[in-house]
Amino acid sequence: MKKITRKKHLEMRIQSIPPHPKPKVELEQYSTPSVIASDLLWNALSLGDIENKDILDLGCGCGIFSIGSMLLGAKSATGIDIDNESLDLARRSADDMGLYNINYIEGDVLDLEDEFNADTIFQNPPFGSQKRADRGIDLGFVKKACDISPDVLYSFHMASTEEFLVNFYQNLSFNITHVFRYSFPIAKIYEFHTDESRNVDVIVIRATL
Ligand SMILES: C[S@@+](CC[C@H](N)C(=O)[O-])C[C@H]1O[C@@H](n2cnc3c(N)ncnc32)[C@H](O)[C@@H]1O
Repeated sequence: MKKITRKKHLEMRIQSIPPHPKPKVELEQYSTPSVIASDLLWNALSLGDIENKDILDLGCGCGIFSIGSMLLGAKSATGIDIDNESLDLARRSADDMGLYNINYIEGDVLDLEDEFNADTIFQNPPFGSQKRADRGIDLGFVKKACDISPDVLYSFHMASTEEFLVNFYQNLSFNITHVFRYSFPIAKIYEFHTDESRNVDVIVIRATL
């Protein structure tokens, strides 16, 4: 496979990954836009977190981070999602790109046993903003990532929670090295959305253990 040497090329490749056609509101199935995913992956590549690394994509959805990582020379990639339909879509996109060695597994990230090994974890978890009961589910993903003990974690969060998160990560012995900021467009995919699309300020924390 031809090596990708420019961020724009990566963006063009991962643009072809179709988002979930019928996103489920309770699972917050917002797909990361290719412009954001390619920027984050490119930063991760330049920090040495992808090439020849074992990647874990938690809440992988349609697979943008696992597929993008393999396109950039990861050694292996595993994607985990609770939604089988998303996993089928991810498998199809990976196959279409000739990436047959990504392992897509159905499972609840919060219930994962610690048998997974990873050098680098990417996760864009639900933020728990849809249901009161799910508030803080992103923190559950961070705790699980900590149990898996990767070298590096990239995790999406609402920018408004940054101050709280700094302490939360520190208490888990994570060392925050970078905070990437994005304006994340959320299209009108659910009945209760009144605008066609709105932008939400998100941060991606890069943390090492
Ligand atoms: C915001 S979407 C992100 C999808 C994809 N990673 C991306 O960035 O485009 C959150 C994903 O987490 C999945 N998810 C929600 N709760 C989960 C859980 N408890 N365990 C595993 N996956 C979960 C959803 O099905 C959805 O695919």
